[in-house]
Amino acid sequence: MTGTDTVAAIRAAVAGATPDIRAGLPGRREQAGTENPSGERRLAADEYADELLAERLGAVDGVGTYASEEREAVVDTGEGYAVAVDPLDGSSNLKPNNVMGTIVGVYDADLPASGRDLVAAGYVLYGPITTMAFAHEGSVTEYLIENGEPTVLNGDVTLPDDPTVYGFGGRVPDWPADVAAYVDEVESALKLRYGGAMIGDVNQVLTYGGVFAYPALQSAPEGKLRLQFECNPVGYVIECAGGRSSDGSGSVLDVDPTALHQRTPVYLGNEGLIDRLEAALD
Ligand SMILES: O=P(O)(O)OC[C@H]1O[C@](O)(COP(=O)(O)O)[C@@H](O)[C@@H]1O
Ligand SMILES: [Mg+2]
Ligand SMILES: [Mg+2]
Repeated sequence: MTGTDTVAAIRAAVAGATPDIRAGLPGRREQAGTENPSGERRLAADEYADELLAERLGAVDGVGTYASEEREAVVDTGEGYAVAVDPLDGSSNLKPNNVMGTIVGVYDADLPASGRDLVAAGYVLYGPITTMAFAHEGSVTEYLIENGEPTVLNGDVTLPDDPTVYGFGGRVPDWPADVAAYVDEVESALKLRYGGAMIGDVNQVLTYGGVFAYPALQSAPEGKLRLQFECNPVGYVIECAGGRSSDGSGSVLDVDPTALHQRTPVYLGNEGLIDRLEAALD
């Protein structure tokens, strides 16, 4: 099996798991009574999606490691790529029935790995319909998923040149002054769109152009989102779609990997908006 075949099998396994993930949600909206390695309370749905993806992705030929935001340590599944997953992104949106996602990064290196070791990455968006954006070999394809089967909606997704939306996480009074000043500046041209699931908010940026951030906070200088499971894979998708990712000073893909569950501030979007952001944070 070539690397490209393995990537295709991973993409198919994630798409194939989506009907089961969706079907498992209604009965799993309650707290699991446990915390993930980042110290956040899990829902039963977080545990369910993690178990399901561990089983499906661990069975793919050419996947050697499964890692997830919901597990302390990596799981050895054989020889091959390391797959890092956020099984349910934005699971606090389950209670109010808002959008959520699943994120997958495919690294050709032991974890924790650099974003430069990604060979592919993608995410599923559980909205009114189920879609997937998947980046491989420098381009991004958007799929519609029905009954676990992906069909291509757009074979070459790129960020529109004329951006219109922005969404920043964290409490506004907790933003550092330079982040707040940047938002003041861009909000004269952009509309606020913030739904509380990274994938929902990033997919609006991919669709309409703009900027998404979960910034450094005064109370949490590393922000909230995790490098291996969230920032690297989604940064890779945005970069392959012609946009930029940043941790505030350079591409998120260049952040030094030091721990499996490390966090980093993340800024994603159109090149011009991320250039201005980095200048504002200097
Ligand atoms: O509620 P906040 O602080 O705005 O945080 C929202 C952020 O947290 C997350 O929900 C974290 O992801 P998980 O749900 O996978 O832990 C992101 O999807 C989202 O961008
Ligand atoms: Mg997440
Ligand atoms: Mg999650």
